[in-house]
Amino acid sequence: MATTDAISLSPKIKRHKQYTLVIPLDLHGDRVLLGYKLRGFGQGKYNGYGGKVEPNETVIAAAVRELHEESGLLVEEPAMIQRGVLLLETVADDTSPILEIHVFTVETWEGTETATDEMTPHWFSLSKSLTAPTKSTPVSGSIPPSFLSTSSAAEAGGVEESQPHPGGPHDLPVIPYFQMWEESRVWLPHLLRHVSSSEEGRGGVGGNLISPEPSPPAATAASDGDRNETENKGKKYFIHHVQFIGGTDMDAVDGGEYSVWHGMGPRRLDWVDELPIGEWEGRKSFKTYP
Ligand SMILES: Nc1nc2c([nH]c(=O)n2[C@H]2C[C@H](O)[C@@H](COP(=O)(O)OP(=O)(O)OP(=O)(O)O)O2)c(=O)[nH]1
Repeated sequence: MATTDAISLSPKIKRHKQYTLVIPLDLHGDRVLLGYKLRGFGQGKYNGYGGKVEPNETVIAAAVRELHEESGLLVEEPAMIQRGVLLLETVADDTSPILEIHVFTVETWEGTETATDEMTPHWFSLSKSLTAPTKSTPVSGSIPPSFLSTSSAAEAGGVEESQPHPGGPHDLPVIPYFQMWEESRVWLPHLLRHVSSSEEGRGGVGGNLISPEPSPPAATAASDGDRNETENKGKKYFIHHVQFIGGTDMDAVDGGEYSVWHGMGPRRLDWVDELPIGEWEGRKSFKTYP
């Protein structure tokens, strides 16, 4: 259920440009893998793994391909767990397409996360990253080299055998939300809470490593489009529609200052049973799964 109504869809038909974004989760180890982008668009930010969907490629095939190219992790298509869609729109520019970014998690894979010339892999604590960051949230300005995950995790067959951080998963840092794309601070904590609470119900997630679902601070909850989380229990997918009013301020990322929110305008986060088809503007919407 959406609770932010400030957003209204543009009456114009806009093209959608499709991307994928995959977040590997080691639930038993209470860990989330993100890549630090070394070059190109998004350089200097942490993000999941993904890229453009090529012509004549399905979204899931693209997700599998990009994850492998950028992280070395290999998954079969059925292991991709579809979680939701980001719709990122630059309202000031009628000609630029809406970015339609399909978000997946994976929980099993083959291979070991490796650094590529595009991304370096970093593990973060899942249970410590469930709360939306606020001004007072400590910022991980730089990630200590000890958290650089260059080897160690899974040899073919899984992550259980890995011992990448001798002090255990609780030594891992909080996700550095202020070094990510700004809208990630809204949807990613929601997604992690969603995964954690559903896994907890099944007795999973690191053998009770996940603490009870935290309430986001009031100021954040009131503005992130999803105040009423209990009403969304059981819904499978999220849709996060964001209208950027000034473009992304790439220069504001460093230091985690609040000014990094600059550019993000009205936004709305819905949890839904099914991803709708044709409800959003654009010719291609959500329907390129096999
Ligand atoms: N969370 C979030 N993710 C974004 C935003 N913009 C954006 O491109 N991404 C994601 C989508 C993709 O996963 C990734 C960008 O992919 P990319 O430009 O590297 O695509 P690619 O690998 O096909 O590109 P290339 O190497 O061929 O140049 O970043 C954003 O504003 N927020």
